[in-house]
Amino acid sequence: MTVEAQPVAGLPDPTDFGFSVVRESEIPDELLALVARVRDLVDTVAHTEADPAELREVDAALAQVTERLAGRRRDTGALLLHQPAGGPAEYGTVTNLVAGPTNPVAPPLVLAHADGGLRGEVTLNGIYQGPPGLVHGGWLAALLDQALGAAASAAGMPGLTANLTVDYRRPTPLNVPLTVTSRVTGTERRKVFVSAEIRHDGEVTAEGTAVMVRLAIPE
Ligand SMILES: CCCCCCCC/C=C\CCCCCCCC(=O)SCCNC(=O)CCNC(=O)[C@H](O)C(C)(C)COP(=O)(O)OP(=O)(O)OC[C@H]1O[C@@H](n2cnc3c(N)ncnc32)[C@H](O)[C@@H]1OP(=O)(O)O
Repeated sequence: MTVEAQPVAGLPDPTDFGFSVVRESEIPDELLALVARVRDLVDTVAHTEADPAELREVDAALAQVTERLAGRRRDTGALLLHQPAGGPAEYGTVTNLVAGPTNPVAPPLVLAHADGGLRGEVTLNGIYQGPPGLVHGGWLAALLDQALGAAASAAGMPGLTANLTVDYRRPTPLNVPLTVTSRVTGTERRKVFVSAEIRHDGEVTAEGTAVMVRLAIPE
């Protein structure tokens, strides 16, 4: 592979392109607490064996809560701005399925700069199940895709996944801490080559590589 070093140019201001931008610090603690509560709720509902009468009552109570919150709704495409000290601005979406802080379905995967790439820990409960007791392979691909895209983004080269290859090396258990790592391995014109791993107890359970194609930013 030819590796052409790409100068890390600053990104333009996304608000100039019509995106709304939310700084991480602008998300109220109360919303983060509610999101954590709903995560518990999703797991509880997925596994409940409560009686039908009780289920009807809970369903009615939740319908009221949903209606109460529905009045003020954030833009689905709102961007989340993370500004690491001394590094380029990093953008994701506020409701990103894997990492979005306001998305109760997101585990969420939180990645930080480490060893020339990114690293994070995540525990997946029963709602991410595929085979009994094991994480769904599609979710492992989603975790890897996110870590791969974030590695390119953290290096100042955000883009879209053009190609993703996943190898499942060992079954990945639910309800245990998993370590996710990723890094940029090369660049060629707009292509950014990235690799990532998921580990349990130090052993790789799944790994992936991707070609991310950098956003074509108008001059
Ligand atoms: C104003 C600032 C705003 C900042 C906003 C930041 C946003 C946040 C970003 C990042 C957060 C990190 C978290 C994200 C993580 C999740 C990522 C996802 O889930 S992405 C969703 C799934 N992926 C798609 O939906 C793509 C669909 N595909 C496309 O849109 C196009 O095919 C695209 C953009 C990938 C390429 O299209 P073309 O027209 O722009 O470019 P062409 O000329 O076709 O390709 C450019 C180069 O890439 C190669 N290429 C294209 N497709 C390839 C493929 N499948 N495999 C290998 N190479 C490929 C080509 O051969 C070419 O290479 P040669 O320079 O000629 O050598």
